[in-house]
Order: sequence, then structure tokens, then C-alpha cells
Amino acid sequence: MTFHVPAVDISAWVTGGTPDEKAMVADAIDAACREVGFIQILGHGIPSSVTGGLASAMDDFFAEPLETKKLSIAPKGTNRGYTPPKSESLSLSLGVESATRMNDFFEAFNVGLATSDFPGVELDPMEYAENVWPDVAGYRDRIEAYFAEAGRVARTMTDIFAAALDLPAGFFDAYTDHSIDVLRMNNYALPPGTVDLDGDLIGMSEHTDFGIVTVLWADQVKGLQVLGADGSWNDVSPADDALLINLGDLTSRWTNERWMSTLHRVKPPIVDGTINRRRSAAYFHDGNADATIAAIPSTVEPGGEALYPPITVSEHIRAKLAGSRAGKINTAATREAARVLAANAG
Ligand SMILES: O=C(O)CCC(=O)C(=O)O
Ligand SMILES: [Fe+2]
Repeated sequence: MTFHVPAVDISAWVTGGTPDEKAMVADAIDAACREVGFIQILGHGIPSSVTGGLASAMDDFFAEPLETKKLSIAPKGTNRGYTPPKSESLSLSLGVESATRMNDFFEAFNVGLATSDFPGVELDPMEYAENVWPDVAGYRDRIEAYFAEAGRVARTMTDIFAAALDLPAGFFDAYTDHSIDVLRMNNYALPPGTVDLDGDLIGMSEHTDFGIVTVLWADQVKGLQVLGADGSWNDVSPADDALLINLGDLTSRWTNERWMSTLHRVKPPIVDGTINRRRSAAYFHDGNADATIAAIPSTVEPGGEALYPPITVSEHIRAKLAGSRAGKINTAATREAARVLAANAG
């Protein structure tokens, strides 16, 4: 079976297409969400100057010495600021004890929506933590410009999802008007020779994303692998100017697994004892902390049962982060864990 990430041009939803044009896009997105869970999108409308700014800001920050980068470590328990290599293990977010425990070698910088973005709304300052910004000229401006664009694209995707699922227009708005949104900028780099010392190192171990939808910018250097329905891992890199979209667990729960949160990992190939540096930036659109996610009735067979109990966004994200960040196995992810174990066996 050949694995293929479908490409969909969403410009009808970005620049105001006809109802027919929009319906064709929604149908293509529904098929991609049912069959693959990863999509390449074109026509997203993010200017290349903005993605160029994101990439150059990442280059400027990650080139700093480790000790300088560590000045941007945010208070414990917040999903913000710098995370050095080997401080997370994504596979633990799934409840799977990984052989590569805390051996994910990516380093990252996280920014997100904060309490100050929602004046008058009562929010947990840990979940909506304020950002920390490094002392790098123009960094904040470049990141904020991309963050706003990626957030717009994530919201456009939920508009398309509502149409694709035959839900009323704006269905997702009430769940996302103070959404936990985080941009994780990932840098995969190892000094030459390191890879020989520890065969267990992996760029980012296998995981599903946690929230509603992820907008993923990635450069075209090899490393991202996506699990196919047949249990095979497949290399994926975006076409020129394309962004990758993938679904998170909350959407899989919401749609009673009509749509899947697809497993993926980052395993940069080792060439001459080293790896080629690779960059990505994942914008996670996770939903309002206090929103309750329960299967959309039309996705449950008549007389059938929902596959998951209702859960709040907050409960779900906390359990996931406790796994990846604190090494605490997520025991609430049995259905997801079963999928990983099946894949590893295959
Ligand atoms: O680096 C990539 O392409 C994927 C990153 C990713 O999966 C994540 O940050 O959740
Ligand atoms: Fe991911």
C-alpha cells in the first residue's frame, strides 16, 4: 500500500470562494481526515516573508550558546520558553513506556496565548502563561507575526471542519474563543559524533498531537515520519510553500474516531555519523480550557456508544503534558497507547 499525504488548496475558504468551491474543499478535507489525518495545504495565504521571518528568528535564537538559551527557561509547569534537548519524551504522553525515555533530542521554544490576551476572562495563569522572550533583536516581532497567521489558518481549518462534518457554520467558535494555542518551534541538531554515543536518541518520539488541529511548518530536510494505516512509518516533507495540517486527539474523540489523530515522530537519518539540522514549528490549536469535548451525536451510530467519555480540554492537556514533560505515564490514554503498541509490533 502506498502512503500519500493529500494536498488540498484551501484558498476558497481564505479569499471567499463560491459555496460550490468551498464544498469541494470541505469534501477533500473530510476524505483526508478519514483516510490519513495528515494533509498538505496550499492557498493558506501566509506570506512567504512571514514564514521567512519565523525561520530566521529560529535560526537566530537556536544559534545562541546553550547557557544563553537557558536564560529563557520559563517557570516549571508552564508550556512556555526554552526546553533544552532531552527534557521531554513525547511517547510518554501516550502512556507507552519508551525505550528512548527522555531521549528526544529536539530543543524547542514555546510561545502561546496568555491571560493578558483575554482581558475580563477568568483563566488559569499556568495554562495561559505569559510568554518569555529572549534578548534577540526582532525575535518577538517575527514570532508574533507568524503566530497570528498560523492562528488564522487553524481557525480557517475549524470552519472547514464544521462544513466537512455537516455541522452548523461556526460550530467550533464557542469551543475556541479563548483557546489554549501554543507554537512550539523545534530544532533538531546534534554535534557531529553524538549519534554514535547513544543509539537510543531520537529527534522526537512517536506521539499524537493533543488538541484540535495542528498547523505544522517544516523545512524540507528529512526526518518527519507518519504512521500509515498498515502500520508502516512513512517519510513526509511538505511541498514548496505548503503547510502540513494534522488532527489532534480532541478531534478524534469529538468525531468518535471518524477522523484520526495520526501518530508521527521525527527520526532524522544519520549521514556520516551526524544528522542534518532540521527545523519545524507546530501551532497547536487546543480549544478552551473549560470546554467539554464529547462525541458529536451524528458521529455515533444509532443505538451505539461513544468510544470515549466526555473530557475537558484542560483535563486532557494536563494529562498529556504530565507524560511528556514530567515522565508521568498517562494512564488515561489507553486507546491511543494500544495504537502505538500495535505499530511498534508491526
Ligand atoms: O518536527 C516535525 O516535523 C514534527 C513536530 C511535531 O510533531 C510536534 O511538535 O508535535
Ligand atoms: Fe506532533
